[in-house]
Amino acid sequence: MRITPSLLNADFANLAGEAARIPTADFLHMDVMDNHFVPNLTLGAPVIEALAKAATQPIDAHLMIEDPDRWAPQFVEAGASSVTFHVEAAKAPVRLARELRAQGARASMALKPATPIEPYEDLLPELDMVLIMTVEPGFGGQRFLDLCLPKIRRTRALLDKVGGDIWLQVDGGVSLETIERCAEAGADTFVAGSAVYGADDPGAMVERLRETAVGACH
Ligand SMILES: O=C(CO)[C@H](O)[C@H](O)COP(=O)(O)O
Ligand SMILES: [Fe+2]
Repeated sequence: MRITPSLLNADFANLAGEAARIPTADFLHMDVMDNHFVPNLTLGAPVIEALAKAATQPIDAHLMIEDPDRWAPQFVEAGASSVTFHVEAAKAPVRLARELRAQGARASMALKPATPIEPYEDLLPELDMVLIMTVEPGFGGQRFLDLCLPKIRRTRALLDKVGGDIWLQVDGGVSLETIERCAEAGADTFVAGSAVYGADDPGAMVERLRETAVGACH
């Protein structure tokens, strides 16, 4: 069970300090938005590069951008260990996943809530992680969409069929209240933004989320 907090609701003026508050986070989830793929604009490769140098945790870049085929490799060069592109935006997802892996990063594919997993079954062996969005991408602090749970289950079944060690990440509205449902459905990697940075002690919240997810699988 991996906890990969989103820094979307952290203090952008002090990202290194915010990362230091969650020392046991498995990755720092950085939400890159371009104001085209989603109606919001956040940060790009230079910010990832600065944080990668300043933080101890590896970086998980979630690219909510058009034309990831062109831009995603820059995020590996900037120091991201894992790069997630949206399949709705990618022109050649297999080629892109291979390029990211060839650069030495983990390659990951994200699906918006209304995008089914089944058409992409053949792509799964090319990936290190699948990200199922449990809110419409674009903003933190939204309500978890329970309607995504069956897709998490179906993705888990497909990943088990493919074998190997492909992680299944959920992102959007994940909290102490919703993480058990995600873990029971088969997720093993959890993004939480407002739940972590809205807590008095973000580091303790990371551990509580992890314990709750682990508890759901026993
Ligand atoms: O990708 C995202 C939004 O598009 C964020 O990672 C996500 O929303 C995290 O924030 P929260 O836990 O508050 O929902
Ligand atoms: Fe995200």
